[in-house]
Amino acid sequence: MSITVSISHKLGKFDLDADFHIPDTGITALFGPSGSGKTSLINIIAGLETPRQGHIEISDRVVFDHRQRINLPARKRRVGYVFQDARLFPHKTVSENLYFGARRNAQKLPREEQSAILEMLGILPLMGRRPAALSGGEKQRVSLGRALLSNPDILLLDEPLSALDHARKQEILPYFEWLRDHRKIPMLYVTHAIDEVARLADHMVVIDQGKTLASGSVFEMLGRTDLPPLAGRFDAGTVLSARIVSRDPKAEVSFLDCAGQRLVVPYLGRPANPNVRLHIRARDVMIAKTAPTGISANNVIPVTITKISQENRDTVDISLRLGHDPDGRHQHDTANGQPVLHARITRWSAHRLKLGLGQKVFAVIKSVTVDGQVADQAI
Ligand SMILES: Nc1ncnc2c1ncn2[C@@H]1O[C@H](COP(=O)(O)OP(=O)(O)OP(=O)(O)O)[C@@H](O)[C@H]1O
Repeated sequence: MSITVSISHKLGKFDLDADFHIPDTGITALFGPSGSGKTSLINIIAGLETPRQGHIEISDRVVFDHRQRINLPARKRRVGYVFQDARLFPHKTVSENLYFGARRNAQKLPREEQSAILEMLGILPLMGRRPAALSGGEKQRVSLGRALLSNPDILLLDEPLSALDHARKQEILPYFEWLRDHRKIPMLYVTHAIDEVARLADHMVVIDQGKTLASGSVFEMLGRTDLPPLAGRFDAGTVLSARIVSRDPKAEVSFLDCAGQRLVVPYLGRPANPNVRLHIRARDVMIAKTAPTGISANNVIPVTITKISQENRDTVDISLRLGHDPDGRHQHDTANGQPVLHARITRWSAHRLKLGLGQKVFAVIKSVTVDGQVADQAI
């Protein structure tokens, strides 16, 4: 069960050519700048728009193939769609909105699963209200509930948080995390917000000017500052998995383990899940040839340089594998599955420090975002 998309289409003067494959679980971010073709692409997957040619498979079912003249209508594709604006029927109650799609669906979700979803989304107290009496965040929760109750094979989410303010976004994000971690449904999540990608996504498809440029794990893709939509972005960098190992409430810090390296971040309380995600922006990583002392940054990590690439005239991107290679050998960026940190420094600094492949240096991390909370080093 997975999703394969290989299509080409023309919208006025805009050419769309997409070719990618997404796994059957977890969240795949469809990431690209405004006007790159993200909405058109998910409309095509949903069956709301017909491409000129190509092939689309959802969970091993061919839903579109121009050669075989297959083009299933939207209602038969088993796709749940959450739009930027919730698009609820204004004259229907929350309950009627929720069951509108579910009622028509032959493959109904078992009743206990329906209840679990409504409970998880906190919708039960809202059932009798009409959309006009809901907040933006509540509307999006109902929209998400409606999509899930239709028992889809895939959930398509078109910038579901873009119409919400920061507080409402924080209210909704945990629901997506719950879906990602507890329900085995693949999600294609359209966004141009790197922080949402870093927090939620397992995989990433990068699109620019109507072309899908690359796809892969979010850990690998966010480090690809060579891809135009990510290049030059100050927030491009690294996503790492870490585990909270201890906390010191008096000093108001938490200690994390990341691939054997210890990281210190501001106090994280006692989350239900000790596994967290870190997003470290390339611009927030400095490089030192010897371990610096007497500095405010708490996180100084031994790393080995695995790649140096010129980003533009003034800056270079440096890939750093966590830890010092015992034998000093330099390996390439894939780093045998070992986490890689990315630093963006000036070309002058790289030249001055005489940085080279395989060198053992120290990464000084100025700021870490832990699952959406900025854990600045100024603590
Ligand atoms: N029906 C149409 N006719 C002609 N051009 C279209 C049509 N629909 C979309 N386009 C063009 O296709 C391009 C891609 O639009 P699309 O809405 O898919 O981009 P997007 O990545 O979702 O953008 P945003 O992030 O701003 O929502 C744009 O240049 C848009 O103007």
